[in-house]
Amino acid sequence: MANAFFNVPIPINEPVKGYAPGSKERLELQQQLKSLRNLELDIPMYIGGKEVRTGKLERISPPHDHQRTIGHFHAGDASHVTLAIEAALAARTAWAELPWEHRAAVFLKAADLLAGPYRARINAATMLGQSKNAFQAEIDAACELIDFFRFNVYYMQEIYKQQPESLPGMWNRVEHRALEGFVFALTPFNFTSIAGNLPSSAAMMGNVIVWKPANTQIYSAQVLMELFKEAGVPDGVINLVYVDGPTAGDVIFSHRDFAGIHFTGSTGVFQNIWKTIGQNIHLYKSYPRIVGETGGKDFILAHHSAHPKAVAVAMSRGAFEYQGQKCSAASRVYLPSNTAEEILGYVKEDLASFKMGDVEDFGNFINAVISEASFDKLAKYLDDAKADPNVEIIAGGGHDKSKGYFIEPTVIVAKDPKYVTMCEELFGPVLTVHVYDENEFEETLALVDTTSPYALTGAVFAQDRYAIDLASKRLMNAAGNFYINDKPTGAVVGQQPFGGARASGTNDKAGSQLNLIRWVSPRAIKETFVPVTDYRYPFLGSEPAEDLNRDKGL
Ligand SMILES: NC(=O)c1ccc[n+]([C@@H]2O[C@H](COP(=O)([O-])OP(=O)(O)OC[C@H]3O[C@@H](n4cnc5c(N)ncnc54)[C@H](O)[C@@H]3O)[C@@H](O)[C@H]2O)c1
Ligand SMILES: N[C@@H](CCC=O)C(=O)O
Repeated sequence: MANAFFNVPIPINEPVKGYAPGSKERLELQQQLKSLRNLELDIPMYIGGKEVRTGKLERISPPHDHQRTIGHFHAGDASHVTLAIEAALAARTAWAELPWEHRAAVFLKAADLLAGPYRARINAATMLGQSKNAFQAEIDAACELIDFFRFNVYYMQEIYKQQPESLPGMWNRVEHRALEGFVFALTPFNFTSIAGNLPSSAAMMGNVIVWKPANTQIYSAQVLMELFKEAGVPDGVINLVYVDGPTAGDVIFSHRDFAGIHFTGSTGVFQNIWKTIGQNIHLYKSYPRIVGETGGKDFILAHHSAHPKAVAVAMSRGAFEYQGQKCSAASRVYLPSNTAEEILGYVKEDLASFKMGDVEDFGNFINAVISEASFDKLAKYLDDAKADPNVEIIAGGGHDKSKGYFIEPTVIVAKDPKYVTMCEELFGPVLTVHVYDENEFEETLALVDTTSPYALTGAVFAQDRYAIDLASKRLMNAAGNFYINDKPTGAVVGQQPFGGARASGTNDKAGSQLNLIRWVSPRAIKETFVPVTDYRYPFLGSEPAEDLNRDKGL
């Protein structure tokens, strides 16, 4: 066997393709969409490398065309969760003991496959299954996930490199063990990249995984699973099951080998999971790692010195891209009285130009919201707002689920800064605006800070540097991702590590060293070359002083 210290390639963010009319990437993507058009995929679970079909079929349809069937998945039950845990534990030793450069190579290969032969496929699946337009699919399912793979491999190497000091006569080392058990990856519908990153980041560090995606993301999850297999993730290392959340939770959170959860989703679900883990803490072999990124009520605050057009564009893109279904989406805005009318005028012009409809028409900026449940919830907020004399809907407000789950991009102006849609996460294309007295910037900072329990993303717009400084200080804890003169969405791996605090999560920053460090259990090793042979201190007369230096810490 030959030995060497390896350096992984320096990661560079994957360039975003433009999908302009006539471009190669657009033709490839259209081809994929066309070839999927007449298919009804039969989607199995993947346990221990085997495809598992239960015959209990659940229909998958595009949110923008709910009468059309694009596939069925085989639903599992508690027994499949147990099988997935067993398969993961059986794969654990070989995977954890594989030299790290092989794990790195597997995920670097996954990145290259995704950047090449899988790109059109994952984008098409994300467009159809989750109703994303081509550009939104590209930045998520292709580019962000490629970046997660490549940057995480680099961060893994950086973690392994960090070593302690050694005094003469000894060699101190730290090695990073995989967690002793299995990790549960519980993933949301809205980002294919997050669905791919939560199992793969923990797996990269040597862990074995039981992965349960949201039902509404299974169509693209299957493509990810095929990608993992082709990249060389061994059987049993990542196991994909389709069961309802509480059923999975019952089995997983009472298992002795449960070693950690990597979660992204809503705050309520995460808080219940944390409670259950707390109640069961005596059952586990080790204290489980709990990592969860959850909801947000993300803000834009404009100062009276802000550039009106820049604020307006941040609102139009930050609130409505992917129908406002980004955890980072702007959903409450505070505008100063001097420029509010001008800003809202630009926003109304933007919204009037948005086209809404099927993802296969590349002219549509807006598509459908994810499900009927989400549609019904959003429609109720809009109908309540229409009936409320204290608020005004200045754009949108309509909804129609006859063909797809379409909610018009909507702007509500609320006099009361604590109006319900200023406070609660709606997760849809609804933006609420409060106009404040331009002379009350400081008071408004306090309002922004205290209106919601979340602290995920937020943006401040100002030309006045003192205002920027004041906002940065007063909103220190109001956002884990804080933007100055930019929209609060669109964090890029390696550039703006992503995650929020307060009710928005544990802020372990996906796509960073901070996150990967949660998936290892370090072992410190001290090796003494010539052990001391007498217990006595020097003042007792026999041990030479230099021997004791080695054991300064006793
Ligand atoms: N902070 C972030 O980085 C981030 C990123 C993306 C999404 N989100 C948040 O995710 C939410 C939207 O995603 P979603 O609708 O898929 O979230 P969700 O909480 O409904 O679902 C997330 C996952 O949990 C499962 N689940 C649901 N109920 C469960 C239960 N009772 N027990 C166990 N598992 C259960 C789901 O099936 C899914 O796999 C929003 O709140 C959004 O803000 C946060
Ligand atoms: N990281 C994404 C949001 C992920 C949550 O849905 C952004 O920064 O817009």
